[in-house]
Amino acid sequence: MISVNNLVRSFGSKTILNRVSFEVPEGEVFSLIGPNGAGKTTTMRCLYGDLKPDSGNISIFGEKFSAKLKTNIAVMSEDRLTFKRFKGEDYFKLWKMLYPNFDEEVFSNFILHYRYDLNQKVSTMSMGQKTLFHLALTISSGADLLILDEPTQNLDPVIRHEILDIIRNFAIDRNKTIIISSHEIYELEEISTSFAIIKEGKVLYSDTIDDAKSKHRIINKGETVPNGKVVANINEEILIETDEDVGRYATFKEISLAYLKENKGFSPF
Ligand SMILES: Nc1ncnc2c1ncn2[C@@H]1O[C@H](COP(=O)(O)OP(=O)(O)OP(=O)(O)O)[C@@H](O)[C@H]1O
Repeated sequence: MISVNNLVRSFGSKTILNRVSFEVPEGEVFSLIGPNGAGKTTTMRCLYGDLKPDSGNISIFGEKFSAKLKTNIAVMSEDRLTFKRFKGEDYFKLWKMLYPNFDEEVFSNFILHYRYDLNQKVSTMSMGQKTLFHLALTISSGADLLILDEPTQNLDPVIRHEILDIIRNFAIDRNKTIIISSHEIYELEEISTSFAIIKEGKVLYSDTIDDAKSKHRIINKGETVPNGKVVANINEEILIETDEDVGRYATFKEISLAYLKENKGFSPF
């Protein structure tokens, strides 16, 4: 179980994480959803020890973060692989050294399937190739917790589809815990079991996808509003968190967008 409790982190006078809390049971694929600048990457950096929170607690598989845990956490960071002169081969050797359970067979399957040349400098790969190469390292690492910051960004639709299948099956078959940040709400519904919606450094809602769907209904404007919480108006409809049997069930996309929605519109003209 990964447990995050009341995480607070500021940069200068700006509070970026304002008491962020959520829990991720082992073997779950958990998504952090939120607008640009919401605090997703900052939360992830606190999780893998890259940033120290000002206050709050993080427990990973029942332990506080320590150097010892690092070999059990594999990270695909937003800035991808950054050593300019490193070839694919160099990253492979480095990850094999860092992760005692690195699965060479899985890694070479990736290399063969996607026709990578390990002699190529990773900095010269296209953005999509770099993303995929980083994913191959992360999935091969043998770590029990994978933290993936926008893992399908820059991938073409076919590879994206393959990768989503791989991530989902990987979590199920090998009981891995995966935390993903992404803006791709359709994709997240395909692979995640649970999620948190984060905005301006606060978790607005966190649940399993199935429970969230069963708790939210859409009614038309003008209909009697049931007991519960009105989340947002969506055009001519209203999304409500309620246990009453009214209107229709909301989709995951409608739920996510309603929590994220700003009530005012924007036009640059
Ligand atoms: N080192 C830093 N110094 C100052 N401000 C920072 C720093 N790192 C992040 N921030 C600020 O923290 C806020 C949250 O950033 P973060 O990268 O966590 O957002 P995010 O939810 O991942 O956004 P996106 O979806 O755009 O990647 C932003 O306003 C960002 O400018």
